[in-house]
Amino acid sequence: MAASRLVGAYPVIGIRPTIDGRRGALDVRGSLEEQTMNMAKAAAKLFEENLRYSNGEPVKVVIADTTIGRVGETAACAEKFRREGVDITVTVTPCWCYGSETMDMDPHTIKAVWGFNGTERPGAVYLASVLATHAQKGLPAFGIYGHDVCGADDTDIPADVREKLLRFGRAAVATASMRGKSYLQIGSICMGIGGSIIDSDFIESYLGMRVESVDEVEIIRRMTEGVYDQAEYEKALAWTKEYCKEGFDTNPEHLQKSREQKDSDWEFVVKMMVIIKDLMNGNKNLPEEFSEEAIGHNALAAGFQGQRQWTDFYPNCDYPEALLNTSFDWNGAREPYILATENDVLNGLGMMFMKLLTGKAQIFADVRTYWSPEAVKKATGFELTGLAKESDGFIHLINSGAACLDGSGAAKDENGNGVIKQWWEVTEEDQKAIMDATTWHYANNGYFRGGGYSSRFETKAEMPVTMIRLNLVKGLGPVLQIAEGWTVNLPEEVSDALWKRTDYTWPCTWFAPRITGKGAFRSAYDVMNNWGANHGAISHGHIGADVITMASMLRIPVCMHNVPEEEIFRPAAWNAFGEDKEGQDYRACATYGPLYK
Ligand SMILES: C[C@H](O)[C@@H](O)[C@@H](O)C(=O)CO
Ligand SMILES: [Mn+2]
Repeated sequence: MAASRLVGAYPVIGIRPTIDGRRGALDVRGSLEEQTMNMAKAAAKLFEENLRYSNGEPVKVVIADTTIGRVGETAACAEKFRREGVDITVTVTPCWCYGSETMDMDPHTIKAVWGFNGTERPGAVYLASVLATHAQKGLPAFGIYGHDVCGADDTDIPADVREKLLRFGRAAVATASMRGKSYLQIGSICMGIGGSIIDSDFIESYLGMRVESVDEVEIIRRMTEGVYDQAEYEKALAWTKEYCKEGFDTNPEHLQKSREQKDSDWEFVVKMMVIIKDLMNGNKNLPEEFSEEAIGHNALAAGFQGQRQWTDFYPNCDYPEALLNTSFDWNGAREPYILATENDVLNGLGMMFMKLLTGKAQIFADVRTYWSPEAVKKATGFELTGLAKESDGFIHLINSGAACLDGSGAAKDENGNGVIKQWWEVTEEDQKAIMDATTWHYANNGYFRGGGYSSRFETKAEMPVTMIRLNLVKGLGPVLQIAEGWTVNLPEEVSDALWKRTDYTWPCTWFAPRITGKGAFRSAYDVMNNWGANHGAISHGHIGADVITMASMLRIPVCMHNVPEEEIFRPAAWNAFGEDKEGQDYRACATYGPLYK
């Protein structure tokens, strides 16, 4: 697997097999040692086989050297976990244990407890007891209790327990992966977009990340002084000439650039991409004299200002944004970068959350236009059917640049369905199909006087997707919105007619949110009308429940979602804040506050 591009270890999961410490004639502990350690081994195997870091490597899991019956063993386990870089702990037990003596009291770990539902020994009673103690001590933990009683010798993990362990694991690894990494801002506030007004305190205290900032002149300096890997640049340019097919130029004839100027723009934007890569993650292949630049900014995500000043003068950043967000480039499949356009740091963070949860490339889009069935009929004569009809219309998602090319849905699963794959599953065939589904159009001179090339594709597959938005509200703090739904594959003539009414040379996705009939999900119109900003981050898959679990770990309340209530999994202490799932979330997040305050 690819090595990490970033400095800073990936989070390790520590399993804590916890046990009743009583010996004596009946040796309670002795009778439970094997079952307890087997639970730990089963949980470790589940994580190792199903969880991966964003770089594609299996998640590292360690188990305490012994079962944990008394506080001395608790301390020994904590010491081992400290040495191993454990950020996440899962305590497992089939029996009664002594909660405050055996619980994980490290204030910085993300915690879960699995109490085996077997009636021979009171594992569930310990679970309830230690979760109460976690709540009393302000160390909220996730509680996992299987629905059905299992036999004491059952070593299989029940399906509902498996689902919760994996949801917890994905969200905890995503949350802890951010610790110590950077968000790189290239340029500054973009066209007055609030999301591009970076809030370092939020990024530091909620995400545990650092903000790095670079003026865009650095890109020009590096181009001018040759601070880039010449061989890499030439390889990238050759690949680009072969696979990035130019499409129609919609600019008026008198504004269209010459072939020489267009070729010069290709060279410029390819150079921009290799330089932005280096800015984000460094590059040991840079010429010796550039040892400082070789270090990079250790950025897990970044944003580029683009509009306006840069794009009024230089070729735009659409090519670097599109390809860096994609699952591959001239070097083949590789971990997608997160590069937000318009320097919308809040949307970039949303993309980052979901890439860390899924290992998939992400789409950045304007939440541009709600199309009602009536408006579509009036504009095209077409009667909506299927998902678009069920959602009472659909939303046009379109923004130049930072939509991953995977968003066309040109990669196919084993059944021939269009998907966005985990990047390590993307084949050469997928890469070719995705590039064939994309054309590159000279930049709209109205918005991008400096030129450049915009990627263009239409999401032609009907795919499950999740759109989220991270918003900052003064006096409240961060909130998250989540809309699960599907991409809609409209008949070509219908899509064309609607697309032509706006930016016809940009990536285009038609989105039908799942409608619940309630609140902001009464119709697709209500989703748009309640959306908190101009942009959304879109991931393949219905991952809203994972986002909700991750948000609770980050202490970010969810203000809007259409995830079925039974899928909501948050720390057990949330139940103490009331029965209504939304209100308890707000109250709990306000009480616990940011992880790194
Ligand atoms: C029209 C502006 O130049 C575009 O940037 C606009 O479509 C946006 O994406 C604003 O978020
Ligand atoms: Mn936009």
